[in-house]
Amino acid sequence: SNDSSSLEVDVDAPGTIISRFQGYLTINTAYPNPNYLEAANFIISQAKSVSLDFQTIEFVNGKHLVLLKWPGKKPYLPSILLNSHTDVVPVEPHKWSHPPFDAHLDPSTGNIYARGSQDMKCVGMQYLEAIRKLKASGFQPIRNVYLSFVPDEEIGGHDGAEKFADSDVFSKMNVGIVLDEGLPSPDENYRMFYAERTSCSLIIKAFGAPGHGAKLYDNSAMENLFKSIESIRRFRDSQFDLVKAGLRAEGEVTSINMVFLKAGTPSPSGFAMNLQPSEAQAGFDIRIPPTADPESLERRIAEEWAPSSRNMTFQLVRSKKKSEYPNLTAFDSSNPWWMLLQEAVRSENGEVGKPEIFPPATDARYFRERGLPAIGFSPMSKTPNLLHDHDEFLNQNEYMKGINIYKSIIKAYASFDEYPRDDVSRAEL
Ligand SMILES: CSCC[C@H](NC=O)C(=O)O
Ligand SMILES: [Zn+2]
Ligand SMILES: [Zn+2]
Repeated sequence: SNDSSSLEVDVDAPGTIISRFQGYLTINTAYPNPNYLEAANFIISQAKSVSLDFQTIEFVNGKHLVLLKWPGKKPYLPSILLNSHTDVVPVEPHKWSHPPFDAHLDPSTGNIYARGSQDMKCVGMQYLEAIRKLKASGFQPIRNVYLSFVPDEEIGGHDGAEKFADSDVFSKMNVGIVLDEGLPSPDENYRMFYAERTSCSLIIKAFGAPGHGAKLYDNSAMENLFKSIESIRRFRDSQFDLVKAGLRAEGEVTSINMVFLKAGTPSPSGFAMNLQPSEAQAGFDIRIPPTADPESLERRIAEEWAPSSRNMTFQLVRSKKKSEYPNLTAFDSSNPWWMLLQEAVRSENGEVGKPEIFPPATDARYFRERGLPAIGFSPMSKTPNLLHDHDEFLNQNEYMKGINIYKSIIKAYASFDEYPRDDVSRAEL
């Protein structure tokens, strides 16, 4: 090849597509100091190369939200919002096989190792790559297609998607359907989520008489706390057993996991070893399915897990519902978006799993709270779930397949020329 052609980069070559994904993955957007500015600049450079309109919004200083737009031919129709978060959870780099922000591609397997490779920089880039391909094919959307790259999801989304969903910018977008993140599946299926569990945090504290480390006595803080922990573990087992027996899906049971334990009397060498402390506490992450009754959990805590009769107190923090809209998105023929997504996956020879409740939380709840349908979907089949784990990876072939799936989804959504019933009933409310 001559000099001029060797200088040109083929933007559509698979290697180039993977390099762009790696480019996004190498930006360290982990807490405590996510580099949002660099992420925003990267996304804007992508938007420019795909010729999408772009704007950056800082609802909170330093927390950049990038909004892209692909204008449709009938802009009065409700728009499509493709959401993804740019932040990722922290890493323990020395416990990874490859540095978590190097986006190392293992040549023998095709796996790309990076924090965010599954959660969820893959999705953000796949939306863009799908649009790049659709544009190259000459496709023009009927509806406006928006892409939001939001900060803050991993710490609750209050300074990201929550403020965005409450903003005038958002109202003016007239969004009709939101796509947000899902989970990988180790088997052939692609998973689709119509709701998510409510998250709570629980701290229980136990008090009791202090005493000599050598003395056996009842009602110490440690003993009081351990009775609770045993009871909590029995409940945890009962829920987990339902999942293990295949009677319930992951998102259909209440999960409770201990996340910290705190007690002991400090001494110069660590902790005083011959002293039973007068206070002990434990913290738990709790997730409740949308169908469960939160009041009954609260009663259980007051009666069994932190009874005042055992000298215990508790603090339960649960986010309040902000509206009367159901936090469930319809997953039958009443929701054309669900059907279209399913068909699009199948048209790419993908198998679709049962509709599911997302076990953790996502930004989708802020959109559902506004009465909008939101579907959780990340196109990853034959992939172990490594969200928030060491050695998070995505296979390059799976990534490329996901781009084609989004190409089908976006094409179907952006060609859908009806005013779905959902939109009409919302307009009447
Ligand atoms: C409940 S706000 C925190 C959101 C977080 N989302 C992803 O992991 C989660 O813990 O589920
Ligand atoms: Zn996520
Ligand atoms: Zn996450």
